[in-house]
Formats: sequence, structure tokens, C-alpha cells
Amino acid sequence: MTLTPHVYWAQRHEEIYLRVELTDAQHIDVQVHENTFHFRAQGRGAKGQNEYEFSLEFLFPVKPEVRNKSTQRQVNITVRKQQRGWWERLTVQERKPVFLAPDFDRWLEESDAEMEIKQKEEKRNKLRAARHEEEGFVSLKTGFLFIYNLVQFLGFSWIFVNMTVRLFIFGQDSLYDTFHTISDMMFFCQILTCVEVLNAAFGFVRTAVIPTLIQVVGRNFILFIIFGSLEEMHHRPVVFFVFYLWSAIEIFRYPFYMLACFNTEWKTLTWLRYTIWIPLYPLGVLAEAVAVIQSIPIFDKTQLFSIPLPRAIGTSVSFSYILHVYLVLMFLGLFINFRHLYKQRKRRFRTKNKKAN
Ligand SMILES: CCCCCCCCCCCCC[C@@H](O)CC(=O)SCCNC(=O)CCNC(=O)[C@H](O)C(C)(C)COP(=O)(O)OP(=O)(O)OC[C@H]1O[C@@H](n2cnc3c(N)ncnc32)[C@H](O)[C@@H]1OP(=O)(O)O
Repeated sequence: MTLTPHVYWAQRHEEIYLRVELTDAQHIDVQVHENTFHFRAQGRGAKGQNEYEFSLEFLFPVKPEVRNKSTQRQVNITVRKQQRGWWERLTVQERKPVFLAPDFDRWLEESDAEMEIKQKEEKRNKLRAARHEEEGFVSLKTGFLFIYNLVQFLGFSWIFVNMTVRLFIFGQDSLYDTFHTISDMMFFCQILTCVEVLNAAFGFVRTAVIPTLIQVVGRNFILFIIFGSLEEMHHRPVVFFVFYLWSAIEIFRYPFYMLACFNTEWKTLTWLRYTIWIPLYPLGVLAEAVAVIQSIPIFDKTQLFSIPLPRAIGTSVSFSYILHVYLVLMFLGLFINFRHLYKQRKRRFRTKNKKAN
């Protein structure tokens, strides 16, 4: 004899939910055609372990595709209505079958169901608006970063090309007037690099703040304090070496970032960005250290930036003492940034290798 399970139902404007009270249901067979629905399965119901089945003649036609999900305690079935709307009852027959009852866990009156739809719609709209806002922010950020990188690339390329051409034309003589020909552009580009510290601090780019700060403060110290404030330094060849080494890395770094803005890369450029700092960074720090050492006697002589002490002591502390401390800091900075760049290089090539495998 076939038995009928307890069935609970509820509806929304687009769906019918049926909950069949069968434990450990197996061999579930659900058939739907127009408005007829048939269910058969084996499981433990009110009459123990058995085969259970039931049929329903829905009030209106439903879609043939049916979703059913069986849990340890019940089988949940979702049937989609052919036409959206609220049914006054589930079946064609006005008298409801005895095995059928409302599912009060999911039961909603029509007005509540409409409210639910409205709430879902509002939630969807809010999510859509948030996504639009986020997309707008991302494209604004990408545009900003791209323009920033482009400006820096153009600036440093101008510096690098100009110095190279002058070196070829004027030979050694070009080493002595680098400051006069290049410094304006270098001031512009280096002031602009402060943006990189803000980018890192506000999480605009995935990079650490300290290495960026060391880089920006380190270079600007050399540019503005050592070269900018001492006319005696302007004609020294060391300016050429410092500027050339700085710009040599940037003509690869900024185009690399420009491509990164669009999640693109050019393998050779990536390799250059993450490799040529290995010789350039120590050479750059060495050139900067030479500049600092050359400036010490000038600061001692001119007493520029010397710190006056109280009258009782009667003298002042020369800026050159600070420069001695700075020389130590430079090598500490070199160590921190070298380690940072080494990690970035390893991370970059490890992720790439993983992607390739
Ligand atoms: C606290 C104050 C202390 C003061 C101490 C003073 C001590 C001074 C010592 C100073 C020594 C400095 C010497 C130096 O001046 C000498 C030279 O420069 S010589 C020339 C050679 N130099 C170099 O090679 C260094 C070049 N500079 C850099 O590489 C960076 O400035 C550095 C911060 C060092 C490292 O860069 P970063 O951490 O950003 O690494 P990544 O390039 O791998 O970037 C990480 C991810 O962020 C994305 N990103 C970064 N910036 C941008 C951008 N502008 N636009 C778009 N995207 C960007 C990048 O794509 C990476 O993304 P992903 O992770 O997805 O790959």
C-alpha cells in the first residue's frame, strides 16, 4: 500500500514552496505537467520507513522545472508559477487535501509578500548604487594614478634623454652643468613624488608606507638641502650621477605602473622594473653619500643651517653633525628599501610562476 506524507505549503508571487515531511528521503521522483504535480519517494514518514507519494492539481499552471532539496528531516520543493500572481488557494479543488497544511515557517499574506519584494528590490537597488559608486571611485582612482604615472614618466624620460644626449654632445663637460639644465624638471618630479606617500598611506596602491617615505624623504633631502641650498654643489659632477641613477630606474618604474593601472603587463618591462634596482640602488645611495660628504666642508664653512646654542655656551652646532647622522641613516634606509624591493621582486616572480604552472 502507498502512503501519503504530510505536506506543508506556502507561496510568493512567483513561487510555490512545498515541504514534504520525510526523513532520509531517497529515490525522489517529482513530475510536473501544466498544473499537475506528482511526488514519490522512499523515506521515514508518519507510517515509518515506506514508499510515500502524493499528487496535487494546482490552481494554475506551473513551470516544468522544479527544484528539490532533501535534508535529513524533509524534502523542500520549489515550483515556479507559470504566471506571476497571488493564488487564493493551492489546488483547483476548493476543499484542501487532508495531508496538506500551510507552512507557517514560510507563510506570508499577499501584502507581506509584496513588502518582502519591495524590501528585496530596495536592497538590490542599494547594492547596485553602491557598486556604481565603487566603480566610479575605481575608475577615478585609476585615471588619477595613470595620469600621475604618465606625468612622472614624461618628466623622468625628459631628464634621462636630455642628460644622455648632452653627454654624447658635450662629453665630460656636460657633467658640470647638470644642475642648471635639469634641476627645474627634477624639482618638479621630486616634489610630485610626495603623492606616492599619500597613495601608500591612504591605501590607493598596495605598497608599504615606510619604504616609500624613506625613498621620497631621502631623495628630496639630497635635492633640496644638499644640491638646492648650496650653490657650490651645482657644478659638481656628483649631481650628474645622482640624477642619472634616479631617472634610470624611473623610466621603467612609471610605465610599469601605467600598465598595472589596467591590470596589464609587458614581461620585459616587469623584469626590468624588478631587476635593475639591484645595481642602481646601491650605486644611487653611494652617489648620494658622496654628495653629502662633499657638502660637509661647505656647511662647516658657511654655517648654513647651523643650530644656534644658548648665549651661555656661546657657539652653534654645525649642520654637518646632522649630515654625519644622516650618512648612517642612509645606509639604514638602503638596507630597509633593498630588503623591501627584494621581497617585492620575490613576490612578483613567485606569483607569476604560480600563474604559469
Ligand atoms: C621616515 C623618514 C626617514 C628618512 C630617512 C632618510 C634615509 C634616507 C635613505 C634613502 C636612500 C634612498 C636612496 C635612493 O634615493 C637612491 C635611488 O633611488 S637610486 C635609483 C634606484 N632606485 C630604485 O630602484 C628605487 C625606486 N623606487 C621604488 O621602487 C619605490 O619608490 C619603492 C617604495 C622603494 C618600492 O616601490 P613599491 O613598494 O611601490 O613596490 P612595487 O613597485 O612592487 O608596487 C607595489 C604595488 O603597488 C602598485 N603601485 C605602486 N605604485 C603605483 C602607482 N604609482 N600606480 C599604480 N600602481 C602602483 C604596483 O603596481 C604594485 O601592485 P601589485 O602588487 O599588484 O603588483
